[in-house]
Order: sequence, then structure tokens, then C-alpha cells
Amino acid sequence: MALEIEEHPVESLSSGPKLCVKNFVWSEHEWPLINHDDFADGDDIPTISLEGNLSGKPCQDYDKVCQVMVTACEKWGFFKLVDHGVAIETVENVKVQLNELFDLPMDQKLKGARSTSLPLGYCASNPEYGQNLPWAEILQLLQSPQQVVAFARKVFGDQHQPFSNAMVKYMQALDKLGMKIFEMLAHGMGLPDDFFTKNFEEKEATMIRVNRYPPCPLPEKCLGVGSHSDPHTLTILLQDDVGGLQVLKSDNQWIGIRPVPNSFVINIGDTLEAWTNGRLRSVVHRAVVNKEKHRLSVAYFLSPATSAIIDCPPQLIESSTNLRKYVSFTWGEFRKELLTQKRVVGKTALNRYLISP
Ligand SMILES: O=C(O)CCC(=O)C(=O)O
Ligand SMILES: [Fe+2]
Repeated sequence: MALEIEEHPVESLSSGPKLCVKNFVWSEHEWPLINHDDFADGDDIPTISLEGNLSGKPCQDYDKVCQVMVTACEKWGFFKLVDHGVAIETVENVKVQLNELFDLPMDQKLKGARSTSLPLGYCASNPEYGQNLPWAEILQLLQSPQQVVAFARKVFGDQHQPFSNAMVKYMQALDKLGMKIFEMLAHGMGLPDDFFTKNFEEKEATMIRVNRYPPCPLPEKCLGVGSHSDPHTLTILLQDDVGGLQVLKSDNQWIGIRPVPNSFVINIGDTLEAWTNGRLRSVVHRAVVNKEKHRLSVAYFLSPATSAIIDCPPQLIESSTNLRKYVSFTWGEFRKELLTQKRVVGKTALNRYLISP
């Protein structure tokens, strides 16, 4: 039976040669043992509310909320954010527009296909992944209104405005939220509030990655996104109500992250881990797929200016047990690497900056 399924054609993910299910089967050690909707009650990442802390004058418990956020990032590298101040319409609108895009016929989506040299644009299945093809359609764009419009024009022609406007509005709202989170993390670690944000004046290096996972006949052997950590600084992830995000705990067990309405999942990327000398952790995660439902997730990867120097402040290197782990590097040089290489497993991209013992 399983073998029969493996011969089925996969129309929804075949942008070039016709692929069948077996092309998407992962190496056995990667097969997920828990389903997309397995959530262990009481074993989930923390939830943090920004209520009262979004306007100019923070409320009384501001210090405490900042510390809770830092603790979540030290322990889990992940938290859910509610009462985040991004308007529901902005979020709902971007979800509708993105689902409509992915529902288009393949020919039309391919008008905005990514080029072989840069991973920006639409892609249905990326043969560069070799054996382990992700069960996903992916759209990657830089946080640049011009680029969003250029992509949308290729796909929708003159009718591009609803898509372009929704994306630009969403990105601007997330940028603002990202700066708030950075301020709170800096505050919670006893650094000047603008320690991170002053490096983010140039916005256009930030990238958005949209994943849409079609229903999968063999979810026990396939993955939407394999285990990885995010290379950037901070990720603001929007997921719909289907479920599929799983995080690797320090005891090497996977847990499912239960979707919460009107929330974002926030996680630390490799660059912020290096910037804080490992205090904030960049944690491995993956997305599993399911038999019945499409799932949409939108990852917003915040990136500093090209010239930003990623250098851990002395305040975070306090003792002889916590020596400096990375040499300083500029975001620009690291980013160049990221744009040219295919997705790496683990934190190998940053290893070049590790100070060897
Ligand atoms: O789909 C998800 O929940 C996770 C996506 C993700 O981790 C990524 O795109 O980096
Ligand atoms: Fe990720």
C-alpha cells in the first residue's frame, strides 16, 4: 500500500519534471514520529503578552515582561506572542492574498519563479535539496516594496495591487513589532534599549519566506521543512490553525507547537545567538505535513543593515566560564554566504566565525 502511494504523481509540487511521492520521501532517521496535531498539554513554549507595553509609556511590569522574554529565549529560543498590536485585518488579509497566490495554476505562479542564482521568488520544489525534497511551495522575497511589486506584477499583471498592498502593509507592521521585541530583549539583558535596533535602520535585507504545504498522502515519511535553525537574527512566524511546527527540546525530544489564534511564534536565529554569545538560543525546528489540509506559514526573518557589526557586548561575557565564542563579523559578509548556499542543517553557516578552543 505504502509503495503504491509512493508511485502517485504530485501535481501540486511539480513545476518542471513530473514528480511522484517517492521523490519526497526523506531519509529514515528524519521521519517524524509525532503528527502535525500532537500537542502535549503543559509541554509547549511560553506565551507572552505585550498588553500595556506597546504605547510610548510602558506599564509597571515592563521590566518583568522583558525578563520573562529573555528567559524564554535562554531556555527555549522560542515563545508565542499575543496582544502584539498588529491589526487582525493586516494579518488576515495577507493570509487570504497568499493562499490565493498559491491556488493559482502552476504556469501563472512560475511567472514569478526564483532564478537559479538568487533564492528570491516562487519555487515549488527545489531539486537542490537533493534527496530530501520539502513537501512545500515556497515564496521568498526581500522586505522591499519595489521587489514585492515587481514580483506581483509578473504574476498578476495590472491586477497586482491587492497582493502588493497586503504584503507591504504586513511587512511594515512586522518590522515595527520586531523592533519592539529587540528593545525588550536588550532591556531584559541590561543592555541599552537601542543596542540592537540602531543596527536596523536599513530595512531591505530582511526577508520573508512563505511556506504552503499541500495535503500529503504520506506524512509519516515526508517533511514540509526539515530540521534547521534560522540563520538570521529574529524570526516572526505566522502560522494558521492547522498545526505542524515542531521544536527540538534540549532533551532531544520533538514537541508540537499548538497554534493560538491571533498570535505569532517568535524565535531566535543563529546571528542573534552569536551576537549574545550564546545567551539567547537559536533552536532547531521543523514543519511536518498532514493528509487532509493545506497549511500556510509565513516566516519574517529580521536582518540588520549590511554594515552592522555582529559583536557580542562585553556585558554578556562576564566570566571565565563564558568566553567569547565568535569573532565579530558584518551582517553583509554573512548574508552573502546565505544567499549563495542552499539551506544548511544546524548552524554550520556560522561556524566560520567560531573561535576555536
Ligand atoms: O512552517 C513552519 O511552521 C516553520 C517554517 C520555518 O521554520 C521556516 O520557514 O524557517
Ligand atoms: Fe525556521
